[in-house]
Amino acid sequence: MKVASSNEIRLLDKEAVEKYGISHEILMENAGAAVARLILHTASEEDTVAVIAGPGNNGGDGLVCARHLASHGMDVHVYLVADPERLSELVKKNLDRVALANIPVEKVTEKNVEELQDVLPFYDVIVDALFGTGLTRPLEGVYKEAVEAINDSGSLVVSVDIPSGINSDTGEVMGTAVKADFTVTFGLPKIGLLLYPGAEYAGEILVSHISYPRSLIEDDRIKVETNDPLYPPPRQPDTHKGDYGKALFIAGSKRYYGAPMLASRSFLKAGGGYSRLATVSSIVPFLAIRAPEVVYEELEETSSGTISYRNLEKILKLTEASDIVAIGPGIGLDDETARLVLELIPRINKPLIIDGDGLTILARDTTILSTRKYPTVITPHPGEMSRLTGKPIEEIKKSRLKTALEVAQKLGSYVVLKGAHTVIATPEGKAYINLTGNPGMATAGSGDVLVGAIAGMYGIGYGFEEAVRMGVFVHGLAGDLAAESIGMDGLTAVSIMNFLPRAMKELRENFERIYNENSLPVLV
Ligand SMILES: NC(=O)C1=CN([C@@H]2O[C@H](COP(=O)(O)OP(=O)(O)OC[C@H]3O[C@@H](n4cnc5c(N)ncnc54)[C@H](O)[C@@H]3O)[C@@H](O)[C@H]2O)[C@@H](O)CC1
Ligand SMILES: Nc1ncnc2c1ncn2[C@@H]1O[C@H](COP(=O)(O)OP(=O)(O)O)[C@@H](O)[C@H]1O
Ligand SMILES: [K+]
Repeated sequence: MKVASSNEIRLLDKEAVEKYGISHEILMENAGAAVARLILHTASEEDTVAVIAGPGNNGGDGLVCARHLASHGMDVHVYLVADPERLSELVKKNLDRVALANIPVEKVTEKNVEELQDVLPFYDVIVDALFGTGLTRPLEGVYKEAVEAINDSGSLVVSVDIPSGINSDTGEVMGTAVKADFTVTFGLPKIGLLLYPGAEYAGEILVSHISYPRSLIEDDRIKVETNDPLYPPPRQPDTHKGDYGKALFIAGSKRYYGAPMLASRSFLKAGGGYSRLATVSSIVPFLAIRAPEVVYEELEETSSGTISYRNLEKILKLTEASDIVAIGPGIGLDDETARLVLELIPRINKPLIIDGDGLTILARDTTILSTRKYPTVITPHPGEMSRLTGKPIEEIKKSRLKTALEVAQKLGSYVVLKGAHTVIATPEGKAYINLTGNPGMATAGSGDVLVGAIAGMYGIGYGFEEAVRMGVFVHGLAGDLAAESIGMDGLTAVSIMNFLPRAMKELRENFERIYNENSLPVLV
C-alpha cells in the first residue's frame, strides 16, 4: 500500500476535489463516518464519547464523527479547542449541525482546559480530532494540556487521521502527542504513522480510502509504500542445489566467527542452495562443526587473524562461480583487510551485499561503488549509516526515510536502513517501509542473519530488488515467529536463523494470512 507525506495527501485531496469532482464536504463526511464506524465496531452503544475537536479540518472530521455516533444513540460530548469565529466555513457548517442535533458542545480555552483532566476519565471513548496533517509546530498551551488530559484519561483513545502531535512526515513527537489505541487514517496512511515513535503512538492503524478514486490510491507519483510480501518463486521438482543460487560469503576473522556462520548458514535456512564461506583458515574447524552444510574456502590470514590481501585473486576466482556475493560480516577493520575489501568491491562482477565492517570500510571511499556494473545493496544500522554519511546518529534516526533515499540515490545502490520498521530505498528513488519484526531482534548477530536471508531470496529466484525487500520481510517474519514461540527476551540471532525455514513455509502455505497480518488493514 502506498504511504503518503502530508504534501502528497494535500495534492491528492486537491485532485480528488478538482479532477474528480469529490467535494471537501464529501471527504470530511466519509472521514468522520469512518471513525464513527470503527467506534461502533469497537465500543458499545451505551458507551459515552468525548470528541476533542481542534481548529482545522481534523476537528471538522471529529464533528462529523460526533454527529454519526449521536445518530446511533450514543452519548456524545464535543469539546471544541478552537475559536468558533475562526473556523473554516465547512468546519463551521459541521459545528452548526452538531449544535442543531443537540449534541453538547463545550468551548475549551486556557481558562477551563484543566477541567479536561477531571472530566475526560468519565468518558469510555475519546476521539482525538485536534490536529492531523496540518500540524506545523510543536504543541503548546491549551493544545498541549488537552493532549495530556487525553493521555491521562485511561479511556479508549481513537485518533483521527494521525495522533495529534505526531509529525505526519517523520513520525516525530512535536512537543507532546496523543497515545492512541486506534488511528483511522484517510486516503492513504501517512509516513509518520509507520516510523517510530509515531508508529508507537498510533496504536492499531486502519486506513479508510474515503472514496478517493483508485487512480489516486495507486498514484505512481507516490514513491513510498509498505513492504508488502510477494509470493515466492516456485521450487521446481527436477532441480539441484545449484538452481537455488550459489552464494559466496567473504566474512569472518579470528575474533568474529559468529557473523560468518550466521550469514552463510541463514542463506541455506532461507532456501538458498549452495553456500560457500571464504574465511580465515584458523576458524574453519570450529565453523564446520556448527555449520556442516556450508562449504569452506580457507584463506590466508594477517597477523591479527583477519583476511589477508594475498587472497585477492583467489577470492575473485571464487566469485566467478557464484550467483551472489556478500562481504563484511565480522571481517574486522585491519588495514590490510580494509585494502582488500576496497579492492574487491569494484571488481566483484556479481550482485553484492555489503554489511557490517564492510560498510565501515566502504565509508572510507564510497566512490568505489560508482564503477560497479552489478546491483549492490548496503545494509547499515544507524551507526554504520552515520559513518557512511558523516551525519550524527540522532539526525539519521529522525530522518530515516530521507537519509536512506538520499544515500541510495547518491551511491546508486539499494539501501536497507535497519531498525524498528526497517526502510528499504532503491537507486530509482522508491522506498519500502517494512512492518515485520519486533524489538527482540535487537540482538547481536541479527544483522548477519539478514545478510543470509537477502542472499537466500535471490537464490530462490526473486529479482534483486525483490530479494532485498523479501529478505527484510522474511527476516522480520522469522523474528516474529521466534518471539511468538520463545518470547522476545531470549530471542537470539540463532533463534531468528532457525525460524527462517518456518517463515518460508508460512509464506508459501499461508500467504494470504501472512499478507494480511503484515500490512495495514482497510476499514470497511
Ligand atoms: N487530506 C484529505 O484527503 C482530507 C483531510 N481531512 C482532514 O484534514 C486534516 C488536515 O486539516 P488541516 O490542514 O486543516 O490541518 P489540521 O486540522 O491538522 O490543523 C489545523 C490547523 O492548526 C494550525 N496548527 C498547526 N500546528 C499547530 C500548533 N502546534 N498549535 C496550534 N495550531 C496549529 C494550522 O493552522 C492548521 O491548519 C487531515 O489530517 C484530515 O483529518 C479530512 O477532512 C478528509 C480529507
Ligand atoms: N526494535 C526493533 N524492531 C524490529 N526490528 C529490529 C528492532 N531493532 C533491531 N531490529 C532488527 O534487528 C536487526 C539488527 O541488526 P544489526 O543492528 O546489524 O545487529 P547486529 O549488528 O548485532 O547484527 C536489524 O535487521 C533490525 O532491523
Ligand atoms: K488527530
